[in-house]
Amino acid sequence: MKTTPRNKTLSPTRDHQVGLPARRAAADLLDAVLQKHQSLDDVLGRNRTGALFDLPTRDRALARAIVGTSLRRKGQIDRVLETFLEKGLPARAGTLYPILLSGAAQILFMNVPPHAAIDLAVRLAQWDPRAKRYDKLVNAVLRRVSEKGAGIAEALDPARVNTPNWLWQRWVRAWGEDRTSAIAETQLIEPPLDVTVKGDPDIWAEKLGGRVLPTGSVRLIPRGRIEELPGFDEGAWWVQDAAASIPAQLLHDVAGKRVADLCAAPGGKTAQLVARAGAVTAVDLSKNRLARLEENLSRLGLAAETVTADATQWQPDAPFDAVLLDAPCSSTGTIRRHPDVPYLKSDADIAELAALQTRLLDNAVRLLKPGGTLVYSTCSLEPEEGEAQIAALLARNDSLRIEPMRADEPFGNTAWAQSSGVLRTFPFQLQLDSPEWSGMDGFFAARLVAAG
Ligand SMILES: C[S@@+](CC[C@H](N)C(=O)[O-])C[C@H]1O[C@@H](n2cnc3c(N)ncnc32)[C@H](O)[C@@H]1O
Repeated sequence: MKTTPRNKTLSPTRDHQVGLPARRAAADLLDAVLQKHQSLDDVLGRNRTGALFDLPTRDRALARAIVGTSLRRKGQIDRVLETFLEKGLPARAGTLYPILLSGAAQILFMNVPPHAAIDLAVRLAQWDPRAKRYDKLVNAVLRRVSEKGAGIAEALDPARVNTPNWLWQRWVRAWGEDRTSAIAETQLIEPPLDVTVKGDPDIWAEKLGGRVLPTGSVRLIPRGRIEELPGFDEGAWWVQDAAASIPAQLLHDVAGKRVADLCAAPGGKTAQLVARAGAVTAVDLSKNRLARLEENLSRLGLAAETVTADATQWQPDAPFDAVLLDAPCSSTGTIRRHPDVPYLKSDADIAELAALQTRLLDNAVRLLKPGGTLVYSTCSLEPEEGEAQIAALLARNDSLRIEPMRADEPFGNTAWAQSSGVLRTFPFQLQLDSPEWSGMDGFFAARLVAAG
């Protein structure tokens, strides 16, 4: 029988087949994060030619949306699944859990018709040799999710249950219950895209359909692939959260100065410093990440000296006028953008990272000329990686002093500047007129000056 385009698009079988690769990619990515403890960035970076990258743009966007929703709503979904999995999750069942999690995410939070989500989840189970004996379980559990799951999910406090206990307890200790709830609420929402522009932000805001933020960044809600937006190929801008653009701006007058950018890759802050005519040496431990920095700078038409070295020990021939140390950290300030972080990091990682940051800071201080300026930053909400690092550095080093934020530096947002002179941002700040346009990464930054 001849099918018309109209009944073609209505055919459930065809729609299900069309949706299968996106669902498979989503389940594989969730398996990588939750069962193999790999970061999404690592998996996606490594598999540039793999499952997700071979998908058409529409399917790739769908796979990303399913992964994002599954991780952002994991606490609620787990409670729903637990209610219907009478004997718990079977062990050694391959991708069974990612299939159930992503299937329930689509039914409960993405308005996917339940019959489509269930049918595709059953097919995914049948495709995985270790999950296939549970295909009937997938069908039964997801049916119950579609019948009764919404009521269970809605009765829970989403900010609380979708934040793992270890993070919730840390943030309540550091910032109190109200701010913790506000942080957790912003993490439920897909953030907008912020870019830093080489030229005039107003011009690019117009071309990109975005808005200029107080930090000078342009904020937009992208449709389609970032690489296809105007200005990408010509290197007019680069992706950088508004908060992440602040630390490099705290180094004034870099034109013609020798600046060391420690822990520099993939180079967002290097690009800012070079664009302001600094003579920048970008140092990173990872050769691969430094190669990405070079690629990024080359797209932007910018150049810096690059050095592959361990910045806890690196000793250049001559000292620097300014040093930026954007240290490796737990990244708990970036969970809006990286919803895998809560499931990859732990208290033990934070202690280990804090010890590394201390060694990096000590070496960074050794690289400064007398009178030179050091900016230290992390995209973490943990005081051990921010406020406490700087307090301890000052206590063991009496030749350094904090140079406090100037009145214009928190960009009119006085709440960002702390009384001690350092800068602290939270994900619930930078509110525009709707949640989709609001928020910023949680960042810490301090500027210190060496005795002259
Ligand atoms: C937070 S990222 C830096 C982001 C970068 N500053 C930017 O703005 O694009 C941290 C970087 O530190 C690097 N790193 C980790 N340990 C290091 C070490 N001991 N010495 C130098 N770089 C290190 C990592 O390879 C990673 O690229």
